[in-house]
Amino acid sequence: MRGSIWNSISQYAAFNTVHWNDLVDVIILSFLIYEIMVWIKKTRAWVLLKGFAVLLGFIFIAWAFRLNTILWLGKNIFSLGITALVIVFQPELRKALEQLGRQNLISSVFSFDSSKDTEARFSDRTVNELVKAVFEMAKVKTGALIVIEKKTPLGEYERTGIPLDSVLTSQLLINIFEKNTPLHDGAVLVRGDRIVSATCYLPLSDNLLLSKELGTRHRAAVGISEVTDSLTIVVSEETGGVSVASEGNIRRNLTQEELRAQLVIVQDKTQDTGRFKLWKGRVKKHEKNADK
Ligand SMILES: Nc1ncnc2c1ncn2[C@@H]1O[C@H](COP(=O)(O)OP(=O)(O)OP(=O)(O)O)[C@@H](O)[C@H]1O
Repeated sequence: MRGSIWNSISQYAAFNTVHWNDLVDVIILSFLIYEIMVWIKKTRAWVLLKGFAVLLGFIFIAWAFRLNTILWLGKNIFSLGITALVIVFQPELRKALEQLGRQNLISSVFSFDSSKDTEARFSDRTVNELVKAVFEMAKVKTGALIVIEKKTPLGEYERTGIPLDSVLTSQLLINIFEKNTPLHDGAVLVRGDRIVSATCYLPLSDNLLLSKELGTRHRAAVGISEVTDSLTIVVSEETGGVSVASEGNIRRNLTQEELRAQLVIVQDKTQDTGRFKLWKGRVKKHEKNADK
């Protein structure tokens, strides 16, 4: 008897031994659940979750009072629920997957862009021109929306506008956003030292946590920063305030120095990674050999 109890205890203890991989499991799961909760809170999934809770409550009451027809209906709705969720949340799921794909780890491992690895993204001159134009527009409350491309290609948004492909100068930017001119509406896209297109249409953010004061220009800036790694500068037509959107967040009322500091980070003069320099170097060498 004593032996069998001891056996069951030791079996139970063996089953319950915590290994390091269990800890990793719990940490990863906690992180994922936290991220999903933040995601739910930020998107319209929050409203849906509340609706779902009401429906669950209703089904619980039906179960308690044995209301069989309602229970049968509830069971069938839930079996269709997963498919319905995927359809309803297709845009949010797409955004979430795109964000995952933009994580530094993945993009650095799968980066095939060997052309920009040792140069800054754009010149100091472009930084100066951008800061100058933005604050001149802010002074006279000219609304502006300028998206700066980083690693994620913005071709999809570029195509919604009018192609320019011009060297970026403060005069050109000020001219583009001048009210009542053909190019002033929408966003300007910047790649390197050039303005690639104007009047571009950007996706609007549906983040419920954004300030109600922010209109569509600011929502568009946050929207593009949710689906790409770009940095977007906004000049408010209403207040003349300068904001910067990146990674789904917006920083408002920046000073000239703060904007310059942000641009210098994007400029990334130190672009390069020791490990991939080697790998990319090999590709270049290979290309050279092929050219011979
Ligand atoms: N999806 C979009 N993509 C690109 N530009 C957009 C988009 N939506 C709005 N805009 C630009 O924003 C302008 C409207 O700005 P609106 O006044 O609604 O925004 P706001 O955030 O309140 O900015 P402001 O403080 O300048 O008034 C439009 O004329 C257009 O140029």
